[in-house]
Amino acid sequence: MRVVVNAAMSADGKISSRERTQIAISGPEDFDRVDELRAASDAVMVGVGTVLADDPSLTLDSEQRRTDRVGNGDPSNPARVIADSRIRTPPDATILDDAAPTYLLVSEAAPTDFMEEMEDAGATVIAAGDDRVDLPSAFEQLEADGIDQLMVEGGGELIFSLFAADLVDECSVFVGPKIIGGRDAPTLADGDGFTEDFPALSLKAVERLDEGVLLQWDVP
Ligand SMILES: NC(=O)C1=CN([C@@H]2O[C@H](COP(=O)(O)OP(=O)(O)OC[C@H]3O[C@@H](n4cnc5c(N)ncnc54)[C@H](O)[C@@H]3O)[C@@H](O)[C@H]2O)C=CC1
Ligand SMILES: Nc1nc(O)c(N)c(N[C@@H]2O[C@H](COP(=O)(O)O)[C@@H](O)[C@H]2O)n1
Repeated sequence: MRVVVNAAMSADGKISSRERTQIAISGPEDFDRVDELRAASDAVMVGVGTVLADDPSLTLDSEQRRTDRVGNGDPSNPARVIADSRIRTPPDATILDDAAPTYLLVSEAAPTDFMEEMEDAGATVIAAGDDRVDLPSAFEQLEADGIDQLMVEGGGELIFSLFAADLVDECSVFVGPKIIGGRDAPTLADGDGFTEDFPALSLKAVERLDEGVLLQWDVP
C-alpha cells in the first residue's frame, strides 16, 4: 500500500492553533490539489484528534471528480479511515455519514459496546494493537480490503506515528502565508519526536501555489 501524507502548515510550521480549531491555511489552488489527491486515493485517513477538532467529511468537493471515479468503476468518494484506539469518535460525526465507507481502526482496549455502536453507525471496525492502534497490522488489513493508495491528512500525532513506523512513502506540505505561533500548537509531526535516526526525505518538487509553496518529498 502506498501511503501519502498531505497537510498544510503555517510559515512557522503549525497545522492549527493552540485552540486546535480548524484553520484555513491552504488557498483555493491548494484545496483543489487536495481534492485531486483525494480523488486519486482509495481512502483518506485522519486521527481521532482531527475528527474531534474539525468534524471533517473527507469527501470530494468536485462533482466532476466523483463522476470520473464512478466511470472508472470506483465508488464516488474514497473510503474514510480513522485511527481511534479507544473509540472517541462521536456516533453523529460527519465522517460516519453514508457518503463513503468508513473504517475505524481501534485497539483491543476499545470497549466492546462502543465497537458495536460504531458498526451500527455503519463503520467497519478493525482491531489491531493492545492499547494503541498497531498501524502496520491495521494497514495490512486495509490493503487486503483493496486499499492500495492511502492519503493521510493528519493530524500531528498520527503523522509522527506513521513516520516512526516507517510507513510513509510520500509527504506533501503546503506552507501558507500565516504565522500561528504557540508552543502548544500542533505541528506536522508531534508525538514524542525523534532524537536520533531522523527520517530522511528526498525533495521531489517545489511549486508556488496561492500565496504559499507546495513542497513534495519522497520518503526513501
Ligand atoms: N492543517 C492541516 O493540514 C491539518 C490540521 N489538522 C489539525 O490537527 C489537529 C489534530 O491533530 P492531533 O491532535 O495531533 O490528533 P490526530 O488527528 O493526529 O489524532 C491523534 C489520535 O489518534 C489516535 N491514535 C490511534 N492510534 C494512533 C497511533 N498509532 N498513533 C497516533 N495516534 C493514534 C489517538 O487517540 C490519538 O490521540 C487539529 O487541530 C486539526 O485541526 C489536522 C489535519 C490536517
Ligand atoms: N490541506 C489542508 N489545508 C488546510 O488549510 C486545512 N485546514 C486542512 N485541513 C484538513 O482538511 C480536513 C477537512 O476536510 P473536509 O473539508 O471536511 O472534507 C480537516 O479535517 C483536515 O484534515 N487541510
